[in-house]
Parts: sequence; structure tokens; C-alpha cells
Amino acid sequence: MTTKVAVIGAAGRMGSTACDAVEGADDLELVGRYDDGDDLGDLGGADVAIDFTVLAASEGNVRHCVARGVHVVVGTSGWTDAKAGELRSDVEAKGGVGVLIAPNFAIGAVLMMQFAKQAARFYESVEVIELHHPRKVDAPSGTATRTAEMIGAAREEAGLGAVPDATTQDPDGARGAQVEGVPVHAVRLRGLVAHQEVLLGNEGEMLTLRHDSFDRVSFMPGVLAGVRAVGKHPGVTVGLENVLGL
Ligand SMILES: NC(=O)C1=CN([C@@H]2O[C@H](COP(=O)(O)OP(=O)(O)OC[C@H]3O[C@@H](n4cnc5c(N)ncnc54)[C@H](OP(=O)(O)O)[C@@H]3O)[C@@H](O)[C@H]2O)C=CC1
Ligand SMILES: O=C(O)C1=N[C@H](C(=O)O)C[C@H](O)C1
Repeated sequence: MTTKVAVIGAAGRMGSTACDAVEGADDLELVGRYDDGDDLGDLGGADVAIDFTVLAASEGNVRHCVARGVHVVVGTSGWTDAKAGELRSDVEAKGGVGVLIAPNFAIGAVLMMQFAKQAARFYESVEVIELHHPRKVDAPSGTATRTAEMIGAAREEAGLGAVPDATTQDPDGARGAQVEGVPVHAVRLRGLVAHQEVLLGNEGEMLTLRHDSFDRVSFMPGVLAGVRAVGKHPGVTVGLENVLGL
């Protein structure tokens, strides 16, 4: 059976790549491309919508889809647990509708986050460095935020205290953003696509976890896996790991 798919943010870097991926899949049919100012209407009769827009638009797009019983795969960054939580009752009220929010669809990035979560309890120090193309509008990246949240939760569960840091003077924020007690640093550099390092340190050793997306096609196997799985996961699901069986 063919699944009908609409893409919101279709003219963007990710949206256009997602349109190509859907068109290249035998079991999927692209039935709609939507951009800023377009009326989403009935989404061209789509079974599943993919949203790669901006946070300010994404929530309204998702609510529009859910109200029409259309499953949604959300790649737009900036969705916090609190924002996802606000959706839950409305999504659950629609019965079988699924919303999958994934901070990162690259399989390696999902694994990197899982490895970071696994390693977190063994290390005194941890920092996250995300590196992206200079047209990215949000910082820190959704991936870095999610990684830091997962590390922070694992550290808390293990009873670890604050990361050691003697800094008392930092007028320009050189130590980065603090996300759940984890310093997060954002680099914007021409030539990059999407990259992240997690540095974990103990006395006398360091573990570096690094993932590189050199091309946006790296996100597509995850996007398509999400499109195929979202209908089998009613309610709101955060993280591609939940549909990959990790
Ligand atoms: N989860 C993941 O794996 C990944 C997530 N991302 C995230 O995806 C998002 C998009 O990234 P990217 O494609 O690079 O960004 P782009 O700026 O290239 O694309 C965003 C698109 O959304 C459109 N848009 C803006 N507002 C609306 C709206 N209200 N309704 C419909 N379309 C709208 C924009 O149109 P216009 O230009 O006219 O405003 C643009 O075409 C970002 O949040 C990014 O962080 C990116 C890569 C991977
Ligand atoms: O804007 C991007 O490019 C990316 N955004 C996502 C994020 O904010 O984490 C995913 C990936 O890093 C690429």
C-alpha cells in the first residue's frame, strides 16, 4: 500500500531534500508541497506530513495536521519536552494519530546521543560542541540541546554533582550555554553542514564522540523510517531512537 506524504517547508534545504527522498521511495507518494503563506487545507489528502520549517510556525502546522487526523513527522528544531507535552492531550484525543518529533534524523547522530547517555555516568566532566552551516537560525542546535538534556538526566540519576569548573569571570559567555548543567558551544562556519562532538573527561583520559553530516541526504533514511513508523506510534513520541528499537 502507498502512503501519501505532504511536506511543509518544501522549498527549504531540508524540505526539498525530503521531497526528493519521498519521490524516490516506491512505497510513498508525494501529494503536497507547502511553504510560508500556503493554506495547508487538507494537505492534499496526505496520510503523513513532514514539517521542516521554523519553530514559530511548526506548532501551528502540527496542530493543523493533528486536527485533520494526519500523522506528523517533525524535524524542525527547538521543540522542548514542555512544548511537546502541551500537544499530548490534543493528540491523544484524536485516537490513533501519531506525532514523531526528532531533533536529528541521521542514524549516526541518534547513536551518538545514545552513546553519550550511556557514557555520561562514568565521567566527571562533559561538554558538547555543535558545529553548523552559517545559515542556521537557532543556537544551540536541537541536537545539542537534546544531547545535553540526556546527559544531564543520566548524571543526575547517577548522583553526579556539577561538572568541575573554576571559572569565576566570564563576561562574554566564553564558557558557552548551560543546558541541564552541561556547557554547550555553538560554531557557525561556512562549508559545514551539521556536526557535533561530545567530550567526556576524567583524570588522565578523554572520550570523544563525534558525528558528521556532510550532506542532507544523511537525514533521509531516518526521515523515511519516521514516515513509515509514525502511524504505528499513536500519541507524541520524541526521538527517532523510539522507532528504531534502540
Ligand atoms: N531533525 C533533523 O534531522 C534536522 C532538522 N533540521 C531543522 O529543520 C528546520 C529547517 O531547516 P532548513 O531546511 O535548513 O531551513 P530552511 O530555512 O532552508 O527551510 C525552512 C523552510 O520553511 C519555510 N517556512 C517558514 N515558515 C513557514 C510556515 N509558516 N509554513 C510553511 N513553511 C514555512 C521557509 O520558507 P521561507 O524561506 O520563505 O521563510 C523555508 O522554505 C530547522 O529548524 C532545522 O534546525 C535541519 C536539518 C536536520
Ligand atoms: O539546522 C540544521 O542544519 C540542523 N538542525 C538540527 C538541529 O538543530 O539539531 C539537526 C541537525 O543538526 C541539522
